[in-house]
Amino acid sequence: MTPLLLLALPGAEALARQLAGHLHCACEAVELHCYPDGEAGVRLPVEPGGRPVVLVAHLDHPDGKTLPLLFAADAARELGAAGVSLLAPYLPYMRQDDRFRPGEAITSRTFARVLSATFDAVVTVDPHLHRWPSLDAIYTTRTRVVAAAPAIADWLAREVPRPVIVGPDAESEQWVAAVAGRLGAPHVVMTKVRHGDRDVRVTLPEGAAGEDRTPVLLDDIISSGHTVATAARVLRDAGWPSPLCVGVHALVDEAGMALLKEAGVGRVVSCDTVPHATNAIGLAPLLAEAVREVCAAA
Ligand SMILES: O=P(O)(O)OC[C@H]1O[C@H](OP(=O)(O)OP(=O)(O)O)[C@H](O)[C@@H]1O
Repeated sequence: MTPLLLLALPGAEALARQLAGHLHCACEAVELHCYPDGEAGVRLPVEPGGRPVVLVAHLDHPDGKTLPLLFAADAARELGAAGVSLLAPYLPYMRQDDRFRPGEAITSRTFARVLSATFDAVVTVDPHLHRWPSLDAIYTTRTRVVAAAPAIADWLAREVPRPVIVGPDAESEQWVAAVAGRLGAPHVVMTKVRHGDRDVRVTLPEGAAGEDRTPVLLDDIISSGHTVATAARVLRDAGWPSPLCVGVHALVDEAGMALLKEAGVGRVVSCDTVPHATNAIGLAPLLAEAVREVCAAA
């Protein structure tokens, strides 16, 4: 089988190097230039020469990163790549999956159409699937979802004695149940109603018990921090111990982190799908396995 060529977009060099170590393949960094008029210039430092190419990108704050990614993908294809795939551990634009107010764009569908037209395969970690049953509902290219639950459960098994896994809303049950199941720990799922970008109400189910364990608040995305902070306050008001918070994708800024601290969250850890000070759970081995299976054949 022809070895892969990994091409890292700016910011994803460290992840690409780790993957290259697991996959025993070449890894290079895409060169990006910003012209005086604000347009992006993209250069591949090597020609693919018939190798399957995997572009590796951290797609938090995606608007400025997406056009360079598309340019790099086209360049790779034009320069002889035997297939062009994308590894984006965090898949953005999954939350606007409906027209919540009249006239709104359903951005997850448009983003999916653009990536599907560009890449032969897309590999990602726990995409935010709420109203879409799976990525295949909107992505027409081949997709592979890597579950972070095994890595999160392994980390918790090492670091947290007697946990109770707590999800802040109904959608979190998929991750919470998977992690709790692997640990043989109990889990609780709260109810959330969102009233605005930074306004959520969370309630604990009647009779939920966990006061004698270490609560682990687990969610897929921590963005403004309001979901987890509100859930932490609800636990505190119910007399639970200070929770640890685990996010798969940490998008949260310093103000959001301060919010979590004020709400009594003891420690915040995340998977390394987005570079962040809280990264503690590495997914490179799981990602390498998925890339090996999906992208080599793309
Ligand atoms: O840190 P925050 O700014 O609170 O954002 C993070 C929350 O947003 C997402 O759910 P969302 O409320 O969008 O729910 P839905 O898409 O499942 O309705 C995600 O699953 C988190 O719970």
